[in-house]
Amino acid sequence: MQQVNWAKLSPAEQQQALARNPMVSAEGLADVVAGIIAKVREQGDAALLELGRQFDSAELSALTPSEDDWAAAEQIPSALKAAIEQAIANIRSFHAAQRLSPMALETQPGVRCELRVEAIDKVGLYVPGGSAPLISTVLMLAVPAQIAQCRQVVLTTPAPIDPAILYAAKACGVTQVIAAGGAQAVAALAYGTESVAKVDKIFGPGNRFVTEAKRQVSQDAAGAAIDMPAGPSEVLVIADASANPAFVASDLLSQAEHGEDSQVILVSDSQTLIDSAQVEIASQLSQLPRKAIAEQALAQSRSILVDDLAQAVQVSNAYAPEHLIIQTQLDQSVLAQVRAAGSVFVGPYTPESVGDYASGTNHVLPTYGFSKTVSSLSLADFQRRFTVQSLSAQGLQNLGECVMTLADAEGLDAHKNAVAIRLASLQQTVESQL
Ligand SMILES: NC(=O)c1ccc[n+]([C@@H]2O[C@H](COP(=O)([O-])OP(=O)(O)OC[C@H]3O[C@@H](n4cnc5c(N)ncnc54)[C@H](O)[C@@H]3O)[C@@H](O)[C@H]2O)c1
Ligand SMILES: N[C@H](CO)Cc1c[nH]c[nH+]1
Ligand SMILES: [Zn+2]
Repeated sequence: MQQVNWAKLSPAEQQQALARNPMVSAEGLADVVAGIIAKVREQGDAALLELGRQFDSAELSALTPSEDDWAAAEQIPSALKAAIEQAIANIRSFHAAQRLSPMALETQPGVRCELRVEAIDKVGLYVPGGSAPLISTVLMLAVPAQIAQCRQVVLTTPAPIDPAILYAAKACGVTQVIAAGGAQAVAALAYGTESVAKVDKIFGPGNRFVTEAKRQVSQDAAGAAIDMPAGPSEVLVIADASANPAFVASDLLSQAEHGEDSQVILVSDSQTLIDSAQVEIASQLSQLPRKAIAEQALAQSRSILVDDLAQAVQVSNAYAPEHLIIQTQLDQSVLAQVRAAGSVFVGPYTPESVGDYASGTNHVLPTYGFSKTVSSLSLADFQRRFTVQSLSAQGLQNLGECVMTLADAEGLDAHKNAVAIRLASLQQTVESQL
C-alpha cells in the first residue's frame, strides 16, 4: 500500500491519490463486449454454450441445471443451510420494511392524486462466479425481487454452478436458473435466447465484462434497464489512534481479496495506527489462501495520513467509497459528516463482512465513485411507481382556469381546449337544468 500525507500533496496529487482503475481499462473492452453481445443475439443458446466452455467450464453441456444438480443442492451442509436461512430472514426484514404505503390525497377539492407501486414484471439477476461463487449475492438480489412480487425472476451465474447457489435460488423463489456468466449472460437476459427469457431489468454486480455489457444493453431501447454500475469492490476505512489495528487490517483485506482490481484505502490522523495496521496487514495476508489476489489489490491501494478526522471525512466524501468503515472515538460525529458512501459500517464490532452476508442491508452497491448520486440496492429498484389522478366535475371547475392560463402562456391551444370543451359542456348542463 502506498503511503501519502494528504496535507503535503498538491491538488493534482490528491486527485491521483484517490484515483481508481478506469472503468473501461482493458484495451478494446467495449469492442470485445459488443462482439459478445452481437454473437448472443445472432446465435442464442449456441453462443452461450460456446462462450461458457471458453471462459468458464470446458464441460458445460446444458444451460439449465439438471435434476441431479437440484438434488445436490439439497445435500449442502446443514450449517450452511441454516446460515443462508438466517441471512435471508434479516435481508427480508430490512427490505420488507421498505414497502411504501399507498398514498392518495386531494391537492384541492375534487382533484384526487395517487402514487401507486407495482412490481417490475420480469427481472434478471446476475450472480458473479468467476473468482468465487457469490451465494450471498443470490440473497441480495432475489429476496427484494420476491418481496416486490416480480412475476419472472431469471438468475444467471457462470458454470459450474455451486450447489449452494441453487439452494439459495430455490429458497428465494427464483423462477429460472441459467449457467451463463460474463457479457454473454447479460446479453441473454437483455435480448432473450431459446432458453433464456428476456427481462425488463438486469440487476447484480460483476467484473468489467459484466459491467460494460450492462452499460451497453441499457443504452439500447430494445435491451433492458439496469440497476447501477456495481463493479470491483472498494472499502475506505477511517480510523483514529483508538482503533484496533488488527481489526482495521482485517477489514481492508476482506475487500482486497475480492479481486485484483479491488481497491482499499485507509485514512487516519495517526501515523502510529497506519504503521501498526501495515504490520497487521503483512501478518494476516501471509495466512490468506487468496494472498496473491489481495496483494495485487493492495498494490493499487493507499494509506492516507490526514491532519484530523474532519479532513478524513472530506477525503472519504471526495472518494465516495462503495463501503465506508468508521472506527474512531467520535464515530457518530464522523457519520454525521458523511455525504457519499454506498453503505457505512460504524464501530469496532461492525466488520464490513456482516453487510456482505447477513446483517440485512444490501451488498449490491455503487462503485467507481457513483455513491455520490446512486443509492444502495433497495426494494424500490424492483418496483415502478406511477401516479393516478381523477377529477370530479367540481374539481375541473376549480382547477380549469389555472390549467388554461398556463396552456395559453405556452401557446398550446389544444391543451387549453381539452379543458375548455369540458367546462363548456358542464356549463350547458347547468343551464339546461335551470
Ligand atoms: N459492487 C458490488 O456491489 C459488488 C458485489 C459483489 C461482487 N462485486 C465484484 O464483482 C466482481 C466479480 O467478478 P468475477 O470475475 O469474480 O466474476 P463475474 O461472474 O463477474 O465474471 C466472470 C465472467 O467474466 C467473463 N470473462 C472472464 N474473462 C473474460 C475475457 N477475457 N473475455 C470475455 N469475458 C471474460 C466470463 O464470461 C466469466 O463468466 C468482483 O470484482 C467483485 O469485487 C461487486
Ligand atoms: N463485498 C462485496 C461487494 O463489494 C460483496 C460480497 C459478497 N461476498 C462477499 N462479499
Ligand atoms: Zn465482500
